[in-house]
Amino acid sequence: MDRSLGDGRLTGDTASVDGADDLVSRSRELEGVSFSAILDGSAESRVQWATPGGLELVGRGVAARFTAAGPDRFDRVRTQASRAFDGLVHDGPEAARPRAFGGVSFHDGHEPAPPWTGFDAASFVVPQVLVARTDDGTWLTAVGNRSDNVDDRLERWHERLTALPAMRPSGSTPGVAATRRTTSPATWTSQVEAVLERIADGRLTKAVLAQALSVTLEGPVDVPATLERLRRRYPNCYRFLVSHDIGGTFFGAPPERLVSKRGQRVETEALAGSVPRGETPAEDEEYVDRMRADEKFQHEHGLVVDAIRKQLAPLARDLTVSDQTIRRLATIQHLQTPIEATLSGDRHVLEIVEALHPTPAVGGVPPDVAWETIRDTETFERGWYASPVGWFDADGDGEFAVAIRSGIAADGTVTLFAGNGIVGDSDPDEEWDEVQLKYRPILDELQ
Ligand SMILES: C=C(O[C@@H]1C=C(C(=O)O)C=C[C@H]1O)C(=O)O
Repeated sequence: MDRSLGDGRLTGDTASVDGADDLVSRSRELEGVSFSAILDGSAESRVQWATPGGLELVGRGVAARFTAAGPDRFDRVRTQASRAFDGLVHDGPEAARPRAFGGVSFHDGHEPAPPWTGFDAASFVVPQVLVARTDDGTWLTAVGNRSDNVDDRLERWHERLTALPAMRPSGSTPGVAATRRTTSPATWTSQVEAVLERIADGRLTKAVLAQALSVTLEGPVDVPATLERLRRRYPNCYRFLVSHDIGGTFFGAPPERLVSKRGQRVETEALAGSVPRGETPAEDEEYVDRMRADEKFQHEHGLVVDAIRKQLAPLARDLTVSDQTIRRLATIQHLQTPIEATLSGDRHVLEIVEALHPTPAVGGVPPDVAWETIRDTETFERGWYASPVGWFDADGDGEFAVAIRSGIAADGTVTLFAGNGIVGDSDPDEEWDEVQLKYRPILDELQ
């Protein structure tokens, strides 16, 4: 048995799970309990995932872990996962089944360094304890190896959770002592101009440039409570939290779905083009009308639709691009185009994630020149910002968001990230203003 560490860590590519080590899981129903006990305290691995549709999952501990780096990171995670999930026996409803939660870094060459300590180029965990709030009720699931006492774990956590009050307090904000930008307005202007030069040369069509804002807090930040407040203000966004046993807590409220896959059905979207909210409904509409009629916005958005179509087509039997709509959030409005496909065969959601990431909503066109431009221009490490974050299950189904409107909390600081698409006729000042809007969801909740 070369499955080594007591915490369920699989030993890289040599991992194997023999009969005695197959994963088992058991569920039991819970009456409305607070998620907080699962997420509070300790240095254990913790995850949270919530969709605009109402599915909420929180987990802690590590029943299995899959990590990889380099260009074949998706394949390697898939291989490790299929070994671990192969013999899985789940005693409980489908809604409460074990899942692997995690994500990948923006680029496969990523090396974890502060603030990204603990965040590998690809890293997923199957939590030992999972609470799922679904249309079919709220379920507690305990997961472990056959040699673990999963029943015992289930009963312990059931007692612990049912003894607590049902409501999670949304808490007070930590307060902001100071902020520091990675990119001054003057630097931003020259960065955008450098991108525009490459576009004028004909080497590049679009690149998404981003910046970071390091926020020093006055007090400790309660990330789950911050996400709870974000739920109220941004009910139609995803919410996620990923925290490993070392390093910080990566979290966010992204509006953008990278992919959801169930069987052969896949849903994704193009989300690109941003304007502010107005003071009144009429002003909201004015912004939207301007964005809809504007060639620059349509070009920028169209590039994302075309790229997704092109990236998905080889995997799909049919593909439907719906009409363009508006995604209206509390502080910003985007152009959105829903895209659906039926896959041509059995595929793992990670294959779709790999095919799509990065879309030109966060990368650019052509992708390799865009990445080279981003790397040459940006003055911070993207880490897991703008990357796929989500979950997959034993069948290879799952859902991933694009980790934007996100930040990483570590050592009394939250580092926030925000970017915007640059195309031929982009104006550095307008792009600056749009980027600042994208810090707001989390920044507002820290102040
Ligand atoms: C890159 C970000 O957002 C992306 C870029 C957008 C744009 O260029 O208009 C809009 C939505 C997102 O796809 C971000 O929020 O950091």
